[in-house]
Amino acid sequence: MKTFSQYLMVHSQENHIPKELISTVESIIIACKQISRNVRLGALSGVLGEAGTGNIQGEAQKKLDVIANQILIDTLRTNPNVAGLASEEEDNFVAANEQGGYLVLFDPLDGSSNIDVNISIGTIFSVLLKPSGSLKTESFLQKGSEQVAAGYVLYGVQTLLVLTFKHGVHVFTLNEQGEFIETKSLPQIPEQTAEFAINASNQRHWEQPIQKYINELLAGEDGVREKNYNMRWVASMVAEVHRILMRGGVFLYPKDNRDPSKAGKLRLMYEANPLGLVVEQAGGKITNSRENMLEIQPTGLHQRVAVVLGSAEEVGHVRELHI
Ligand SMILES: O=P(O)(O)OC[C@H]1O[C@](O)(COP(=O)(O)O)[C@@H](O)[C@@H]1O
Ligand SMILES: [Mg+2]
Ligand SMILES: [Mg+2]
Repeated sequence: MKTFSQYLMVHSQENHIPKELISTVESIIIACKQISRNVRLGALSGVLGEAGTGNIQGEAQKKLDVIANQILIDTLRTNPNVAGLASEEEDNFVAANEQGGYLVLFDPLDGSSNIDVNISIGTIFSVLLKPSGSLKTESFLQKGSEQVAAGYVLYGVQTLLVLTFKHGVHVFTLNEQGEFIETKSLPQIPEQTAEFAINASNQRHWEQPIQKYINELLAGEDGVREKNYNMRWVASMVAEVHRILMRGGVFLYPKDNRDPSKAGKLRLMYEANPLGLVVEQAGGKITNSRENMLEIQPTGLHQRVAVVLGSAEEVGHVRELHI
């Protein structure tokens, strides 16, 4: 089994990955290990509970949202390869080093509602090349297909790192010495599945195609799909994506009519694009119900989107229902 450093050495040589990009990803992982130490200790490190502040998305921040965000910013700003950062928890982008060639975008803590109840949470990250010229918001507004690396660290029963440099996906487990060890390479999401994930409490707000789709699944063997489906809902997207990466499934957070001004709940730049790249690199699909997620031209740092991802057959079927 390869250590993370051994993997980086071999993978970067085989796939001609620039050392500046490797160094950028290494800094993200250093920060995530520090977040992991805080997560593990929970109440003992005083990180549980509300921060008493709100973010630009209008959401109440947990202490750990704020702590994880600060750890990532402080760590990444010291890396000369990082030109700028964008975070779910920051109003605007954060400038780092003028000479840097990379931009890092992150959801420092995904699954905030699960922090205080000891259910899996994670950090999601995305790396883009910095376009030439001075750094501005538009520098970050690149399609998901432009990402040069993406992944997540899942603080779950085990702490896992899942990473792609667009040459497949690699999975690492944090050992007792605090080192990530490669435990799975090139996982493939099965094309077919009988497991779905959706927050059904929003059912009355969904649009008609999603109502139809979920009704089909719930009808099981007696309906048009002619098979029984099982359901899961963790309420941490990062954990749902990991389950799907390991055994298939479909995850939906569709647009709903609670607030017609919002295209969805989840964020394109910090959640949908990075997790979408992982899913696509493992043979799955991701859409906003109508378009390929990774081909959407972003219009804002905090843009929200509808998300349907996972096993190709189900994602394809949801798209067809929207035509
Ligand atoms: O509480 P709900 O509506 O089920 O929403 C759960 C979703 O919200 C999220 O927690 C949003 O992420 P944050 O915790 O980063 O705000 C997703 O991870 C998850 O899929
Ligand atoms: Mg999130
Ligand atoms: Mg978050």
